[in-house]
Amino acid sequence: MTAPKATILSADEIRRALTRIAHEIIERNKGAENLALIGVHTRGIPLATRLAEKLSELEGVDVPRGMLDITLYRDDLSEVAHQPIIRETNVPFDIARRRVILVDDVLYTGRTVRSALDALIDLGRPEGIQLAVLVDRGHRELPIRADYVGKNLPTAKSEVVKVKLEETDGVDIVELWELEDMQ
Ligand SMILES: O=P(O)(O)OC[C@H]1O[C@H](OP(=O)(O)OP(=O)(O)O)[C@H](O)[C@@H]1O
Ligand SMILES: O=c1cc[nH]c(=O)[nH]1
Repeated sequence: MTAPKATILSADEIRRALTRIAHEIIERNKGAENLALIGVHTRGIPLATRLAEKLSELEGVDVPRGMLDITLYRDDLSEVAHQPIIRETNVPFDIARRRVILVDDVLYTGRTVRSALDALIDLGRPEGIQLAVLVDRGHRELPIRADYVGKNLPTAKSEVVKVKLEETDGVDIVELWELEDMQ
């Protein structure tokens, strides 16, 4: 494995991007009441936790959090592993009548988000669903867009955006890699 081509976000820039997103969430929803944050495995979960902490600091509201594994909802499930690894889905509150903010690290083709929407709607009928991502790298294959974006990053398909977070990787950084350099 060689080195990344570029650092896209430093730890400070990740922190500032999440602070800005928290302000945008409050502005758009006129506060943080009645919201829920649901992180998509893997790194959407710590990002949802960090946003919940910021909303609590800013608004004094405890926003409920959940986690979603979308594996069984993938549109290519039959082509992935023979026995796919299913991770935990845990949404310990009723999503009905809440505005759910789905949180993920990278938005690319949009297929993960499409699966997440299916998974969420199986849990109930939220008042609305919004999407927050740390990086939108383009190349959508479905009509999906994010409501809150930390960084819009035009990329080539031969590149990979690698988000690393303290909670999962021991460090906060977003890097741009050439796919062939990662193999
Ligand atoms: O818009 P898409 O084309 O669906 O790509 C985005 C998804 O890809 C990555 O997840 P990955 O499947 O690598 O799983 P991981 O987060 O558990 O590593 C990323 O975390 C997003 O969830
Ligand atoms: O570049 C990409 C594409 C999908 N998911 C990622 O985490 N990075």
